[in-house]
Amino acid sequence: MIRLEGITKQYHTGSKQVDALSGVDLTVARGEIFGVIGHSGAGKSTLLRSINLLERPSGGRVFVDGKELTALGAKQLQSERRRIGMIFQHFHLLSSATVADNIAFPLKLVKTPKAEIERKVSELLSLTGLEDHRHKYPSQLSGGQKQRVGIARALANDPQVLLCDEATSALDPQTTNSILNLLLDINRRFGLTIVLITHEMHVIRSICDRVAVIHGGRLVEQGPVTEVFLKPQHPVTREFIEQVTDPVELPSSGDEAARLLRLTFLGDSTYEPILSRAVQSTGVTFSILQGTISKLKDTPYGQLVVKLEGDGEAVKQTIETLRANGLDVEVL
Ligand SMILES: Nc1ncnc2c1ncn2[C@@H]1O[C@H](COP(=O)(O)OP(=O)(O)OP(=O)(O)O)[C@@H](O)[C@H]1O
Repeated sequence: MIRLEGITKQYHTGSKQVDALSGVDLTVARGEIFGVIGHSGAGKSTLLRSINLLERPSGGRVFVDGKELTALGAKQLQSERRRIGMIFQHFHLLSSATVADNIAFPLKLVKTPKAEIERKVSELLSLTGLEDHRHKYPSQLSGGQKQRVGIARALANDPQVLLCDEATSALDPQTTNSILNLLLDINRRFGLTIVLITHEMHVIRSICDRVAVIHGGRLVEQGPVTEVFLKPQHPVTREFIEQVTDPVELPSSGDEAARLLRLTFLGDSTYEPILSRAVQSTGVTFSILQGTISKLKDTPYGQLVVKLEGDGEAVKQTIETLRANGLDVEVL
């Protein structure tokens, strides 16, 4: 659905050049929720805004739904952009217009007939749970309600893609979750492709299918959230994951460390007594040093750090049994 090829972006301020993006290649499949996570200044906004050419890349090509946007003239680009909705951290609503008029705005721009605007606005108010706020002004709304207006407005022209620029960063945790659930609901109902940028791992873990980690204008890691979250490769990815997990204090003795394991359960195996069955057959004992059971979007997962005690052969056999039962076993 979206393909970025070799995207670069340089900004020039005075005699200084900033390489905001360097050789970014990215593919987002139709209907998926793709997250880009990175620290402040990493290049997230520049990357997101490159997709609809709000920020024109210095080099590289952008394709959306098979069309190369970077090759289009101004008029064609304007029409293709209507198929790409966008929402913002600070909402960008028209303060002098009511909720209904804010949502109607993009429809009026393309001269939609009045009756059709009425119908569409009512549908979007209902979809975003704003029916009771139709005649209010943005100043009379909470942050979460303002973002709902932003989402309704972004959907007015039935886009195929929704770009979310730190859409929940100005919201409290509970409101963040309600907005994330709304995005997930829209994605599922309409098959809308969503690309979001964030600095919060919680956002990625809650709704994204795949994730890319951006650092210094480069994508340093990308893949399915389950893979990147459970097996992070890059130090920056690990930092982000520590936002939502506790780092483990490992005992330092070399002898003990040889029997420390990190076990990862994914999907149905999360709820099965695989560890206790494995030690029953080998006579090895175990103590749990750390444990988590949670969900990555809809996929349950568990991670345990355990210390195994027993003779070398029995420990080895236990590890083999755990692996044979589908667990990922990392010897720490
Ligand atoms: N218009 C501009 N002129 C000059 N430099 C810019 C401009 N916009 C962004 N930059 C620089 O490009 C780099 C990437 O900025 P960008 O806004 O994409 O990062 P970000 O990851 O979105 O950061 P944040 O989370 O703080 O918004 C930064 O070094 C930033 O200072």
